[in-house]
Amino acid sequence: MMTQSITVEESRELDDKTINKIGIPSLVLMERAGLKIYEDMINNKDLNLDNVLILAGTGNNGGDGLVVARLLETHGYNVSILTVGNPDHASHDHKAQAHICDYYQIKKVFMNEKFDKYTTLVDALFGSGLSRNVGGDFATIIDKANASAAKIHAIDIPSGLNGDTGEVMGTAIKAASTSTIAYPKVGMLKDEAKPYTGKIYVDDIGIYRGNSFENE
Ligand SMILES: NC(=O)C1=CN([C@@H]2O[C@H](COP(=O)(O)OP(=O)(O)OC[C@H]3O[C@@H](n4cnc5c(N)ncnc54)[C@H](O)[C@@H]3O)[C@@H](O)[C@H]2O)[C@H](O)CC1
Ligand SMILES: [K+]
Repeated sequence: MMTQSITVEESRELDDKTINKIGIPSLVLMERAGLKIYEDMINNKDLNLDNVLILAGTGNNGGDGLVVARLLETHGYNVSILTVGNPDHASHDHKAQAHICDYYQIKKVFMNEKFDKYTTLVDALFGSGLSRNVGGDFATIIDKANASAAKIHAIDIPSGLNGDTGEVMGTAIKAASTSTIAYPKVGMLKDEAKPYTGKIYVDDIGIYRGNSFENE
């Protein structure tokens, strides 16, 4: 169990080192992340997966969410996707995952969607890429998610939470649980972050401080 925590900047540096120096392709990391998040969810007895909605941004956090959508779909769960932001501006890996979701014809819904018919929402809006206060459609979706009857499972960092300080950047997802990638981000472990992170799962996807799990 990796109990250490890292800053958002270090998290992005470790991603970059793993991909560009060690050579594990980013899509491989995204598939591993998606599989771990899916497993966290199906093993979390507090989550009712009868009807799941993925709230996806257009970066790689959203890409993780699309992998989860496909894994839920291929295992017979009811799952839909709400993408926030312009898909034309999506990251390379996000586009690759959106193409796969299109193959499976996973249902797409839009900004006017009502959330109360869903039992679980997956927060894949943004993670380590959060760079400013949340506004516009993202704030609308976050507030609607928090107001719904559904439980929320967040990917990497609850969207809107500053991963370094634990502060809310305008508004933030209040998750029942969070699957964080590689290591918890320092801000997530602060007392004031607890209402936003909920129960934290730490997912080992092959990204390490040193060059191996042991040598952290
Ligand atoms: N890099 C990897 O190989 C892996 C990354 N993982 C996951 O990817 C995210 C980080 O992805 P990234 O694309 O860098 O950023 P985000 O998806 O967090 O953000 C997307 C995008 O959102 C924009 N943005 C930032 N702040 C705001 C805001 N306040 N309002 C609106 N839009 C905003 C900005 O343009 C960002 O680029 C990481 O968290 C992991 O979930 C994989 O899990 C592992 C491999
Ligand atoms: K998130």
